[in-house]
Amino acid sequence: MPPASDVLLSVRGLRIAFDGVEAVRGLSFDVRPREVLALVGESGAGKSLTARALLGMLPEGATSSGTVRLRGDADLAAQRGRRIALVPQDALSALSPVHPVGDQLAAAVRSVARVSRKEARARAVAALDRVGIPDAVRRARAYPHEYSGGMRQRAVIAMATINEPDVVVADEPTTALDAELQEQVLRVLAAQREAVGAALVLVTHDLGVVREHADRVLVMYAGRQVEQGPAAAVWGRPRAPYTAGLLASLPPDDGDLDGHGDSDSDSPRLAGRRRRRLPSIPGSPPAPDALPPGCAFAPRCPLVEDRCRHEEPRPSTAGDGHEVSCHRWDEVPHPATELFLEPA
Ligand SMILES: Nc1ncnc2c1ncn2[C@@H]1O[C@H](COP(=O)(O)OP(=O)(O)OP(=O)(O)O)[C@@H](O)[C@H]1O
Repeated sequence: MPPASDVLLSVRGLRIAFDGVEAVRGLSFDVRPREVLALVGESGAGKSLTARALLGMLPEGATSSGTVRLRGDADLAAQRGRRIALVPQDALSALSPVHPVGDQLAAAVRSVARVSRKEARARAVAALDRVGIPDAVRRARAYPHEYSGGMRQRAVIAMATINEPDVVVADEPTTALDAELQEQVLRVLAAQREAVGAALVLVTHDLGVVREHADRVLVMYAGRQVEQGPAAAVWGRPRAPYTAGLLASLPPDDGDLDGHGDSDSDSPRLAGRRRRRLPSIPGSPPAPDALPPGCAFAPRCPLVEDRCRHEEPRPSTAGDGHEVSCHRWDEVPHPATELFLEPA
């Protein structure tokens, strides 16, 4: 673990349950100043719940235990919008339909700073301008429904960053947009984060996005950490079969992450790989109320052995800041994606 002074956000033993059924099962991680941490994993892994727990915004009916502290302070709700802010999947849910966008940004400014209405309004227009909204003065007077999807998401990024928080949490911030807009909006998010010096916790199932934007990666499966570490280490030499499976389902160019840094398309290794069908991981993740005993990934794992079916793996250290929860992590081949590729 890093020295406490280097940690901005600290999560320890986080558990989240509905009606006694745990969807997040003991998660611990840190976020350091200015770093981008990606939470990845298939649908249902518990990524969104974890993201919401960081903001003290769990859904109704959820019970939680463990600790989440921002600069040592556990009162997350009091820090929301000020030191930690959310960019949600669906921009409409973050914006009120009955107020002009500029007014909403100005209200966000005035909720934390004692400034005049005029000054707050000027900051709102400047924030809209910074995220690339054309004719920001006029657009500030428009309502969310008068914005396109991409513009709304930019406005939400402006809203999340306007008070220069320490941490921005973005939960699949571009899934509602088409591919070209996704790229643009991610660039805006990255630039704004950089500009205000915030750390970013990015929930995504898009591993291409992770490669482009993340410093560290936390891979989740069935509410648990499978692997966590510097992005270059986790992608360059994944130690958990599940991480390898996620990487194996990327298109070949992206899939080269788990190789030897060789992007030469004439290399026999890549040429061979292109001839093979790119698989996804067979089967699907278990529901929280139907977890198998032992390692939750065991029923889908190509390296499964008897012990995996009855004993949950504990985290092991695979390198500097690189943790993996797998009984057989030191037997995972390199490149690990071979575990999931069909023979040529
Ligand atoms: N409001 C809720 N009520 C009951 N169960 C819930 C609720 N929200 C989440 N869950 C349970 O928690 C699990 C994890 O949900 P979560 O939204 O965190 O997954 P995720 O990894 O973000 O997946 P996705 O990529 O589909 O959003 C769900 O599969 C579901 O079983």
